Amino acid sequence: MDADTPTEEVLDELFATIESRKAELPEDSYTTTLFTHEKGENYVLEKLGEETTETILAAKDDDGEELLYESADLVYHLLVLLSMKDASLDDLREELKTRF
Ligand SMILES: N=c1c2ncn([C@@H]3O[C@H](COP(=O)(O)OP(=O)(O)OP(=O)(O)O)[C@@H](O)[C@H]3O)c2ncn1[C@@H]1O[C@H](COP(=O)(O)O)[C@@H](O)[C@H]1O
Repeated sequence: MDADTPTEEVLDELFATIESRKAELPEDSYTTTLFTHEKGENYVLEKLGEETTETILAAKDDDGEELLYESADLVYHLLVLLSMKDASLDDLREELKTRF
């Protein structure tokens, strides 16, 4: 990931980074800790639950900035879950497109 990435490519870049962490499992990576946690996929499911709650609380009490921060945490953990289940960002796009 790089700060010069065009905004419209950020989700693709993030997902590619997550896939690379899954393949290489570098030691200093938070994403690696999600892929290798002793609780297995339950850990990322717990994190998704926490981030969902934090997003809801932010939506209830805040000026908007906190909502965006927590939403980003939520989306990141959702993308990790999709990768863990061997689904891709394109699969998600396809599913959304079927609803147009
Ligand atoms: N987008 C994210 C991202 N969003 C959230 N997180 C981590 O998710 C964790 C969230 O945990 P918690 O909610 O418990 O939060 P916390 O640690 O208490 O802190 P807060 O979020 O409450 O401030 C934090 O450790 C965040 O750093 C992320 N970690 C990584 N990424 C992306 O993934 C890429 C690869 O990261 P590494 O795998 O660490 O190299 C990075 O370059 C980023 O682009």
